[in-house]
Amino acid sequence: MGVLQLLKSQFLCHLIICYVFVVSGLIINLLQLCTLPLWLVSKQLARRINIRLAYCVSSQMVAALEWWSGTECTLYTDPKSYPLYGNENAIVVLNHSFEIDFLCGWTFCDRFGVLGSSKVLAKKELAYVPIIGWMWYFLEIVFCKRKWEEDRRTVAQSLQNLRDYPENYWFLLYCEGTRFTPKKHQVSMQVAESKGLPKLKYHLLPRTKGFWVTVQNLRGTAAAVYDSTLNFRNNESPTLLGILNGKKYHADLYVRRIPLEMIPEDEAECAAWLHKLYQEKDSFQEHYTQTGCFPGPTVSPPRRPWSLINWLFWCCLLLYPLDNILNVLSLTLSFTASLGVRWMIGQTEIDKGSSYGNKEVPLNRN
Ligand SMILES: CC/C=C\C/C=C\C/C=C\C/C=C\C/C=C\C/C=C\CCC(=O)SCCNC(=O)CCNC(=O)[C@H](O)C(C)(C)COP(=O)(O)OP(=O)(O)OC[C@H]1O[C@@H](n2cnc3c(N)ncnc32)[C@H](O)[C@@H]1OP(=O)(O)O
Ligand SMILES: CCCCCCCCCCCCCCCCCC(=O)OC[C@@H](O)COP(=O)(O)O
Repeated sequence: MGVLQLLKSQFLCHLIICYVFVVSGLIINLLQLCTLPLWLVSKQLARRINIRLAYCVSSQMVAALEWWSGTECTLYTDPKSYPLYGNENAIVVLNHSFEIDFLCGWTFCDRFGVLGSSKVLAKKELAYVPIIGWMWYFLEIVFCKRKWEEDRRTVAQSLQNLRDYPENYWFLLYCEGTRFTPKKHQVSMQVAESKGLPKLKYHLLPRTKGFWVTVQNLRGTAAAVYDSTLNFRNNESPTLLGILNGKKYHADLYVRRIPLEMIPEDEAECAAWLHKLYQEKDSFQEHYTQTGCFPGPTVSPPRRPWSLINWLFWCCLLLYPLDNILNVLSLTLSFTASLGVRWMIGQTEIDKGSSYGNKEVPLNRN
């Protein structure tokens, strides 16, 4: 183990990183709160400010992935689509199998300049996670209870609000609705069987309602669906704790750009289209397992310095008083921040995931 790698695994380093993340995050949350009156005067200006404030938080995690752990992210995509990435609104459909899949998504957002503005259809529970969840409120992230009777109205309304959003964004949808576990896979394949759908090996059966409502409400606003399939080399199982320990991973993302006009408007046809898409995604994962790569040419969009510069800025700002005082209070604060971050990391761990999708369903449906 090299000296640098040894340093990255030290508890004191983690304590400092967590301290900077928590204190800067809370400062940003406070600044976001201060923008509330501005929404009444100029909504678009308030949105633009919040995009930049949010960047200060999420880019710290991107910096940890790219600069601290040195994780490499390779993009497999059609070179003709490449110039459009970051220059249009898009709906991103991504597999939900890894604890850091959202962070790899963020990395690509940063590389294409849409990190501050990007959105997701997230479970309501995440809205209460300090810093990230609170920040999302000001970013107009769309939350769902995963109860269609309630979601159909609220999700559609939140999506309508995004129609006049002032900057380009990617709207992320994990159509599987929950993270992959063998038990959830088994249950969802029972559902597939009862619906006469082919079995999937690497994905849960996609939930189609959220996709349909998103496409319907963002038609005319989003130009395309980016069908994205993520995997890691050498059977890596990446975690946020691994990133914090400076462990380097190798992510491969296969993206196909599908113009929105190609997606059927009718709900049943749209659902069938999504099921077919997941069968294709499954075949790409099979190809990856067999060959170690996705089909098609690769590009590695370079990591940008901004996430690192932002991180260094907050480190300087918040560690200076720490250096001056270095008293019991600062250490207690760091320790509390570290415990808080450990709890937040718990939200990303598959073992601690929800029971959504675990419940057996009757098999006699057609
Ligand atoms: C160039 C680079 C390109 C790309 C870069 C990549 C990415 C970057 C992009 C953006 C990044 C931005 C932000 C990322 C940051 C952080 C993200 C972090 C976390 C958020 C993640 C989450 O919270 S995921 C959970 C929430 N989201 C969802 O659930 C979405 C999917 N779900 C749906 O769409 C649902 O339909 C619903 C939520 C709208 C409603 O759920 P509900 O359960 O009420 O209804 P369903 O329709 O799903 O259920 C009833 C029908 O489903 C059938 N059923 C029953 N059991 C199952 C089962 N186990 N599996 C599948 N289907 C099942 C049932 O039979 C019913 O069927 P019907 O025929 O009647 O429909
Ligand atoms: C700068 C360095 C930073 C140090 C580390 C900071 C750690 C901060 C942790 C922030 C946590 C943010 C959580 C947002 C993303 C959670 C993604 C996720 O995967 O959610 C799960 C849902 O999709 C489905 O839930 P399940 O039904 O599977 O249950």
